[in-house]
Amino acid sequence: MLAEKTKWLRLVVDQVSDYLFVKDRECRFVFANHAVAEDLGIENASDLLGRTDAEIHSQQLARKYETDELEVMRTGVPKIDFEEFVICQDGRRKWVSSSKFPLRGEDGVIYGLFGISRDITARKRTELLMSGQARILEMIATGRPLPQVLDALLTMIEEQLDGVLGSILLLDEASGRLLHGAAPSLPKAYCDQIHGVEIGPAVGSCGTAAFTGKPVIVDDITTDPLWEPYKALAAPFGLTSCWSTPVISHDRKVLGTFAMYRRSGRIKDVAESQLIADTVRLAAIAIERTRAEERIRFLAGNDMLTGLPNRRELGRKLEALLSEAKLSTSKLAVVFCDVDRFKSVNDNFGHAIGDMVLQIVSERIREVLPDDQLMIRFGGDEFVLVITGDLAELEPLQSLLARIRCVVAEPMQFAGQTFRVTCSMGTAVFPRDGETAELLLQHADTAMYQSKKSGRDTFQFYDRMMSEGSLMDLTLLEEMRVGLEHNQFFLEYQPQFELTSGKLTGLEALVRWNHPRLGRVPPGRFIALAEESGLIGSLGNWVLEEVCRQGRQWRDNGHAPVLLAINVSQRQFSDANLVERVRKTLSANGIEPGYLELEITESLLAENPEMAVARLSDMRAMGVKLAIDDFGTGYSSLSALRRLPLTRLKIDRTFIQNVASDSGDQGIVRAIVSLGRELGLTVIAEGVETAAQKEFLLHSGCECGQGYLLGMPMGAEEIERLLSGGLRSQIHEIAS
Ligand SMILES: Nc1nc2c(ncn2[C@@H]2O[C@H](COP(=O)(O)O[C@H]3[C@@H](O)[C@H](n4cnc5c(=O)[nH]c(N)nc54)O[C@@H]3COP(=O)(O)O)[C@@H](O)[C@H]2O)c(=O)[nH]1
Repeated sequence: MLAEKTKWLRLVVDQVSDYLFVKDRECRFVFANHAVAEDLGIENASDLLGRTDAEIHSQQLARKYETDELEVMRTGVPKIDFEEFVICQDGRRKWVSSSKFPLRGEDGVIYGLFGISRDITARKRTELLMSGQARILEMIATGRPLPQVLDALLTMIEEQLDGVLGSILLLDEASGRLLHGAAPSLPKAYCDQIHGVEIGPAVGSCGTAAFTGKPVIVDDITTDPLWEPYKALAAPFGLTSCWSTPVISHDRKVLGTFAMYRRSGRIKDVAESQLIADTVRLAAIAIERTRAEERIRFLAGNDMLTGLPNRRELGRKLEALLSEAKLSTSKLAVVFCDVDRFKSVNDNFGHAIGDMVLQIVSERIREVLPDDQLMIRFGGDEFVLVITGDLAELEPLQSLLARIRCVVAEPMQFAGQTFRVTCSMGTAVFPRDGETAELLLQHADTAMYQSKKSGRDTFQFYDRMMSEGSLMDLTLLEEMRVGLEHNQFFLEYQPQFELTSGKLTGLEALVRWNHPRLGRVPPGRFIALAEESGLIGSLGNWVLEEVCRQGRQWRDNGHAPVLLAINVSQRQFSDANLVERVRKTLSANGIEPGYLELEITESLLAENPEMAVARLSDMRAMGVKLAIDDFGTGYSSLSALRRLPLTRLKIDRTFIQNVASDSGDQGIVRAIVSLGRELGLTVIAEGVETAAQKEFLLHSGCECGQGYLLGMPMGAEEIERLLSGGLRSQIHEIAS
């Protein structure tokens, strides 16, 4: 009966999943249920009887159990619900909540203890994971270095998963290689060997996972084909399996891999997949945060568009290079480089294209510049180069600048369009042109400005005279602004005549400046400056309005309408609002568009033919007349001219100057006249000063003329007299 009871009792306790055990005073098993035996890899629980923990577990673990249990038996006080762990036979760590009670006989003597332990691994893991994650997140938030964070992350994983050796590799996107990130428990020699491995479709677990963006599970490195070329690397370190999971960024880019290596066979554990997911998420946060910080640091000192050091860096770097140059008594050159007419690229093609142009320009310059030379994006379309060593000597420096000029000017293509930009450069050399960074920059800028003034697409070396000139220019510019506000500008009108009949065909408006101190300043002195500074916009608007106002007044005074010609500069022409402004001004003054002629130069057409055709077509559609000024000085091809809706060609006065005697000029003038005829355009000669010139023009078939012989530029009142016929006879006399 007792045997029967014992059998039933045995069946019951073996069904219980908690550990149930009894030990004697020497901590030897007297009883253990099946759950205890199973986790220890012992088939029959009775085989445990008589054994101590020291015979089953590691010394350290056995000592811990023994200490606790002896304490319970010595004091007679039970130890209830405390946490400890067991290492199972398959290597798993099992967390248990244990209670150990003294076993007292009826005589009150303690004969041993009874223990019961409940599996709390899942809860414990969650707790450990949460506190571990909080610790890692705190490390990330407080900006601890990435290797430290990743190390801590892997240590946390290794504590959770016994037998696992963690590794994090970082993907270098540019090279497609995996670099060492952290691996606190893997042998350094192994890490060194896999550092820099190129990712691919069959490159072990990590190289493949990074390449495919998918987890790769290799349970047996020795037989898996992915490891065939690499298994010899793992063998000396006893690594037998490797599970690798890609670390993915928030925008689905592979940042690296998280791998779990083992040295012995593994048991699948459901908790692992959650742990892996949490680990790669934390690793991604840490890596992304670090990269974002690196990027912020980079951007603080570098320009985002070109990647070049930015203006903030210039002062520090230039000072350092200057100190070196002073110590070694070597030369140093500061080069200011500015893209010509960049504003019109932006205005006409948009900022996206403008950005691309700047990127290409900076790449081209960087390519011809040796690596040890400094290039800075100074801002907008300006770059500063600091050239040191032998390259700062005159000849090598000149050939470097010539090379830069050439590479920048090479055509570039976007979206089926071909662009060509040029740059203007100015150079100041230490010590000749200045001994401080500030002065060298200032003088290089002055020299660059001089390059612009001398026609752009060139380079100039600083000359002391330039500073004086630019100081004067700055003063003049400011005075021009004031002059515009204080009505110091006025217009003169130069008549244009039909050469055969002497009939007045038009009036060219020419702006004049009555400077309070300098007297009359010629436009040749201030138009280029106004153009360079952008002030031409306001000045040009004023001219347009004044011409229309005056034209209206003449008509109101009873004169027949006359063609009014105005000069339109490059910058004005690039203004997208020009067409609308012209339309409004004409309409406000009641002038028909056919009585306004815009004179534009050939160079303006060559610069940006697409924009020129579009803008001219809009003007022409409105009815405004269009003349090419200074014709013959540019390179307009016949085919280019055909595309333009022009009405008149104005032969440049340099061809007229010697036309009476120079057969070369005669040939050119005849060619222009027949070209005009071919294109159906009126031809007018400017700068007609002598009767002989006029005679030649008449015989060549040139219809119209303008020049001192025919009529000087004159004020509105004089023109009124001309329109009334008072001056007419005088002019006609000279003209005929
Ligand atoms: N964008 C604007 N440019 C303008 C405006 N007003 C003038 N200008 C340009 O300035 C340049 C110099 O002009 P200016 O000193 O007025 O000279 C003009 C005439 O006086 C001069 N001219 C006329 N006849 C003769 C001559 O027989 N001989 C001789 N040596 N010079 C002569 O030519 C100038 C007009 O040239 P053009 O415009 O090419 O017809 C000049 O480039 C002007 O265009 C303005 O409002 N806006």
